[in-house]
Amino acid sequence: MNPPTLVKRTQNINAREAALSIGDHASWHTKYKDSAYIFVGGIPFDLTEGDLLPVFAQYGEVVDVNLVRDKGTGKSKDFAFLAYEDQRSADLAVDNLNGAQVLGRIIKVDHVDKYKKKEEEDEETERLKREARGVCRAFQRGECTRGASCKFSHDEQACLIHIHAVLPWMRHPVDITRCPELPVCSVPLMKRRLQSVLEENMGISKLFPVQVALWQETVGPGDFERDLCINSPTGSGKTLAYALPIVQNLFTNPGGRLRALVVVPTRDLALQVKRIFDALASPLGLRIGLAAGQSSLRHELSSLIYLPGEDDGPDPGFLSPLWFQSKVDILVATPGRLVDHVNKLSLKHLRYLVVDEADRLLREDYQSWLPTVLKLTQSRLAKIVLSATLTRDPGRLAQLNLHHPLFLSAGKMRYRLPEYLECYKLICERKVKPLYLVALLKSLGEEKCIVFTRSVESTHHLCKLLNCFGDLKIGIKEFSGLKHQRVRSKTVGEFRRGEFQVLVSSDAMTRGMDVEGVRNVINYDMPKYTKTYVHRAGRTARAGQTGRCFTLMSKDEVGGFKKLMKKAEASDCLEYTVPSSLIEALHSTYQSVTLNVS
Ligand SMILES: Nc1ncnc2c1ncn2[C@@H]1O[C@H](COP(=O)(O)OP(=O)(O)OP(=O)(O)O)[C@@H](O)[C@H]1O
Repeated sequence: MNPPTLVKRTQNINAREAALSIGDHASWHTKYKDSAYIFVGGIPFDLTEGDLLPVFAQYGEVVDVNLVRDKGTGKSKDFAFLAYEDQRSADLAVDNLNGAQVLGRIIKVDHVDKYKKKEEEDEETERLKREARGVCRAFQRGECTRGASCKFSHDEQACLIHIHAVLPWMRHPVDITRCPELPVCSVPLMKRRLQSVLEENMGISKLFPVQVALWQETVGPGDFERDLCINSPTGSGKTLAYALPIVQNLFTNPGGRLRALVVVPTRDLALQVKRIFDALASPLGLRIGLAAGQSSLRHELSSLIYLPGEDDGPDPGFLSPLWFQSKVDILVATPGRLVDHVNKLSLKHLRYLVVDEADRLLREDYQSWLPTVLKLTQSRLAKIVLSATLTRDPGRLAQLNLHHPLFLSAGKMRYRLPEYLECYKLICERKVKPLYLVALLKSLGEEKCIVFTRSVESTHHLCKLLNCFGDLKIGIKEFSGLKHQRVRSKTVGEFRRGEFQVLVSSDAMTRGMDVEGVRNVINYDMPKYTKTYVHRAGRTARAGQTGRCFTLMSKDEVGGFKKLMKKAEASDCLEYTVPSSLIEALHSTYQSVTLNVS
C-alpha cells in the first residue's frame, strides 16, 4: 500500500473512532501504550534532525531522534524514528501529524511497537573498532617483529587513523585526583558572601577535588581563558564545580541579562540543577530560569523574558525597551525546550555555556541546539563540558568549537567508579531471577535502593511483580518514560523524602540523578556496556559516601561481566550469595504471584 493510502486509512480509523465516541481505553492507540516511539516517513530530504524537533515538539518533549541516513553519503533516507518522554505525546503526534504537509511532502506518522535503540557507547566504540579492524596493534606501538609475514595491516595511514582517535589535547589531562580538598574559608579569591552562602545556607565546609581543579582554571590563575572538558566520576560534585565560578563572576552585577546557560539532557536533571543554583545564587541576587517543559511554552517563556501585555512587565503604554529582555541571569534548559525558545531569548550577553552529561548531549539526536546557540552568541563563550564518561570522539567534540581546550580528568581511565563503591555479582538461573531479587531486597531491609532493568517494559513488569510479593514489606515504585512527567516528579520527590524504599527504573531517566541516602543499586538486568554500569552504579556511593552495587547474572553472562568491569578498572567484584533455604521458602509465593501478574 502506498504511503498516501496508509495515511488516509489511519485518518479514517481516527474519524470513525471520533464518530463512535470511542474513549482512550478502547482506541486503536492502546495497542502501543508501552511505546513512546513513532515512525515518520516521507520527510523532505533536506531536513535534518534539528528541523524535525520543532515540528514534533508541539506534542511533547522529544527525547530521541534517529533520522536514518545513508551510511556512505550521510544523506537522509527520508524516514526517522522519534521518541517522546511521555507516551501520550506519541498518540497526539500520530493523530495530528499523520498526513500533514511538510515542505510540499505528505508525511506519514505512525506508532512503533518495539523499537530497539542503539546504546550510546555502541556507536562510538563500534566506529573506533571498525577503524582499527585489520590494523596491527603491535605495529602501531612500533613493536611488531613479524614484518611482511604479519597477517594484520601495516598500512601507515590506517594506523594513524586509530592513533589519532584521541585528540592531542586529551592525551595529557590535568589529573583532578592530585587536587586536595580545600576548606571553603581557604579558597583563594572566593568572595565572602559566596563563602557564607556555601557554609551557612548549604552546609558545605570544603570543596571536593573536581571543584578545586575547576576553580583554579576559572577564577584562579586559569581565568576562564581556555574551554574546559571534565571527566570526573559520578557523585564527585561536578554540578557545584561549574556553578561556583559562574556565580562568583556574575553576582556582583545581577539583573536583566542572560549570561550563563546550562544544558542538561532530561527534565528531572534540569530541576535538580536549578535547585542547586537556587540555593547558591538566589541569595546573592541572581535570577535563575528553567526551560524544561514544566509548563506551557508561553508560560515558560514569560518566566524568562518580558512579554508585552504581562502584568509584571513594563508599562504597556509605550514601546518599552524592556520587552523581550531577559528576566534571568542564568538559564537551566533541556535541549528540546531550549530550541523552542531560542529565537526569543537574547543570547548576545551570554558568557558561559555549560554542557552537562556531554556525551549524551553531543549525540546526533540532540545536536541541533548546539549550532543554534553558537550561531546566536556574539562574544567568546567560555565553555565547560562535563560527564562521568566523557566522549573522546573527535567528531563529537568538534561540534563544540572549543577554544584552546583543556582536559581535566580523574585518573587515566575513561571510566572510573566511585571510591567507596563495593561491587558484587549474584549468579543465578534466569528463570529464578525474580526470587533472588526478592531475597536480596529482603536482606537489604529498609535501605533505599534503585533496581535497574533493561527497558521500560521490564521496569513496569518487575515493579508489578514485586508489589505482589506480600512478604516484601517495603514500598516499591516505578520510574520510567512510560509514566507522565508529573507522576515521575512526584515519585522522585517521595523517594527523596524516604516515603518508599525501592525505585525500579529504566536507564534513560537516571543520568545525574542525586538522591540522598541511596545505599544500594541493583542491576536486575546486567548492563551491556561499562558506561551504563558506571552511570547506574553511580547513583550510590556519592559525595564520598559508601554504597553497594549488585549485579544479577546467569552463569553464561559472567565472562561478559568480567570484561565490562575490567574497563572500569574494577577487578575485585565479589560474589554475593543468598541462602538457598530463603529461595526455597519463596518458591510457592512466586508461583502464585506469576500467575496473578500474567
Ligand atoms: N563540597 C561538597 N561538600 C559536600 N557535599 C557536596 C559537595 N559538593 C557536592 N556535594 C554533594 O555531592 C552530591 C553529588 O554531587 P553532584 O550531583 O554534583 O555529582 P556529579 O559529579 O554531577 O554526579 P553525576 O555524574 O552522577 O551527575 C550532591 O548531593 C551534592 O550536594
